[in-house]
Amino acid sequence: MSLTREQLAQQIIDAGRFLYGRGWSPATSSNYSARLSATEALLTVSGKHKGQLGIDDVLATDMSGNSLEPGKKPSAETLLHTQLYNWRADIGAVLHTHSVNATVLSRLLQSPVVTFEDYELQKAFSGISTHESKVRVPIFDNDQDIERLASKVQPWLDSHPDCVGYLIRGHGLYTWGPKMSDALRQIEAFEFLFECELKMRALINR
Ligand SMILES: CSC[C@@H](O)[C@@H](O)C(=O)COP(=O)(O)O
Ligand SMILES: [Zn+2]
Repeated sequence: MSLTREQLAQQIIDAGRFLYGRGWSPATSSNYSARLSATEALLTVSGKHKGQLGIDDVLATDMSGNSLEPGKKPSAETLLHTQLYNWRADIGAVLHTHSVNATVLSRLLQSPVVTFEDYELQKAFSGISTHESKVRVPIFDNDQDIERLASKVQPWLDSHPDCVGYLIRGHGLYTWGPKMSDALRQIEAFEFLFECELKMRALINR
């Protein structure tokens, strides 16, 4: 049974409180969304503190990222959400966060991809059933031109239909899932892996 707009808005508000509480969505950073229907998404408005979202701090957009609610300004990164809903029909929620570990790891690595392997926690990602699998996470250079950034992301998505998330260098993480709870689980798993990688690299380089 599909959820109402009010229920999806409440999930977005609750996600913001949780992610802000964990330190992964500081200040007005981050944006969150849920699929309303095949043709519409519910997104956070731009510039709000994500730990203090209210019921009016979300708006509906079409799947091209156009606001359907005049007077409300959609997230500056709306296109990165609608791109994902257009990419895969099974995606029901998208979360973007700005954690310290995502920011530091993506700046530390010069490579275009970070690969996680031999971590049991990889199994928290959809489609992964063993630590022996490789989870490849692309790192795209940051860009204030979101349309141009989306055009860099699209070829990766097209050639990696099982992609579970991506990093934007010095900026943050995007991940998703069929439900908000799936996207939240993947955020937690990514944060665990980012922290492990940073600790491993610090110890190896001592
Ligand atoms: C506080 S700077 C972060 C923004 O530039 C952006 O990256 C972000 O995540 C939030 O933008 P928003 O327009 O509120 O959705
Ligand atoms: Zn951002």
